[in-house]
Amino acid sequence: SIRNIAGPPSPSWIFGNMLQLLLLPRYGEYEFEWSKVYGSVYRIKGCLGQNRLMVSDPVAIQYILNNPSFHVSPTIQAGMLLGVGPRSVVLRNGNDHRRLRASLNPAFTATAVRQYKPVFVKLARSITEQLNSCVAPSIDMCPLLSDATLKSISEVVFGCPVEDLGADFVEHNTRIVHLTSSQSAAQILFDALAGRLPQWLLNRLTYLPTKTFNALRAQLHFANREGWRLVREKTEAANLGLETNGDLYSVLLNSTRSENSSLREEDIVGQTSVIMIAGQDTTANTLAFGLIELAKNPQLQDSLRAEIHAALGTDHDNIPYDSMPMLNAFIKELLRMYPAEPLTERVASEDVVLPLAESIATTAGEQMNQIHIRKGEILMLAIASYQRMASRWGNDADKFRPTRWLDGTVHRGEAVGPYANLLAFHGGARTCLGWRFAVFEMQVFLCELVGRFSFSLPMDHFAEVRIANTLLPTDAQGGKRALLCVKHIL
Ligand code: HEM
Repeated sequence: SIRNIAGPPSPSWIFGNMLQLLLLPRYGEYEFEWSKVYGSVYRIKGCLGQNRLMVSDPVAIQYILNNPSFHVSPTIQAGMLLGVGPRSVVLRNGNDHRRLRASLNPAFTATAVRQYKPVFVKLARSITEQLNSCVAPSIDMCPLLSDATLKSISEVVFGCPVEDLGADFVEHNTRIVHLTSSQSAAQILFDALAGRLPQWLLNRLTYLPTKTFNALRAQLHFANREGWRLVREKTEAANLGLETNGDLYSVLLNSTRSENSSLREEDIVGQTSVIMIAGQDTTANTLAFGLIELAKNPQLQDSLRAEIHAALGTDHDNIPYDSMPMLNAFIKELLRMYPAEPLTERVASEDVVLPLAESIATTAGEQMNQIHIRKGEILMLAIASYQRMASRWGNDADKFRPTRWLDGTVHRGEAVGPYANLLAFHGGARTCLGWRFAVFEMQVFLCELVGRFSFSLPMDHFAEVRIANTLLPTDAQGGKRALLCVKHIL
């Protein structure tokens, strides 16, 4: 089994390969090399001598994501229980999860998402206003983007300006974003030790009054408080026959009134925290990486801007977002090179035979086209490595080159993931619910920002890609930052 599969040497018994994987200033420095040497399935060492399987093979990843025998790890479950609550979609399983997804889905279809356009446009323009009033030679785009994506969730999902959610809730949200952007060796070791405890004990541990646990607990408290307030106010408005503003919660509440609906008010309230966390910095950081890439490559920036100006030329209010080849190739390339969750882990809850697209060699030189996974073994889904496979994305897969989506370089095979064969939104039963929301929001924000401003790198430019729960753009000190010179052009 896993022990007989080849993999890189481990530099330490305590940390195994985990620091090389999770604590480098540049994400993937080792991982992307390992996948070239050992292929799409190889063994690494976790903390305290544990064996883990790194998997970027698309057939194996699909199998894992679709198979209920693989669970998220107990530490992640305990963290989610604390921060997003037991009623959130991420913690539901089996039929209950399917029922909730089916009820939430109508608010995330392509048609539903199109209706959120006025809010996306308004918020994109508010970034323009802030950039116009900025006199500094360079500006950190991260807070501006993060603020705008938070506001879009508040307006589109909850139907109210973010200020109405209460200063304490918004302040805590900022703290959570900050806390989840940090990573340390102690944290990696703590997760490994905690992962050996039974789930019930882990859940109890989260009652300890640490800074992180307190912040997560408070976040969930505020989310529940605000979620119930919104539901009460919307129900009262509906009873008075007042029109709602088409926000996602109103649409969902409306559907609870239909006779055969299985959606309940507590189901809706239970999504408040998860939607805020899942939809804010995932999208904001992807956009920040996009602006950095454009600043690095003026030619690419010019060609994207030319397409945007041509589209604006016809009708400012009806930009044909889906018919803009360069814009969409750019977004696909962003999600390919900077998947918000580049690495995730799953634990086998029973013995499973894992199928592979390509056979691998054992340390004894035997070829295997399937792997016997034992109950309790940990698999790391190497999403970012899959998205750099030369066989899928071309020999220059390590390079940011959006035109690969237009010139036939990208391999068009079986569908993996919901969008462009990418796994940035994962796939299977727990595919990102908000992927269409995110893609449309990015289309609108990019058209506004790249159409109106040119972006360049400051003289003392230093941008890296670090992992801390999600991928972050960072400065020389490892802080989350996307410092750019911004010039108004339109
Ligand atoms: C670029 C932006 C985004 C990326 C890359 C992204 C990625 C992901 C990924 C990888 C997952 C699966 C997590 C796991 O199972 O470990 C996920 C789940 C989820 N995402 Fe997103 N996401 C993005 C934006 C959004 C937005 C804007 C929303 C909502 C407005 C959203 C809502 C959700 C929800 C509710 C889930 C949980 C689904 C379930 O467990 O059934 N996401 N997302």
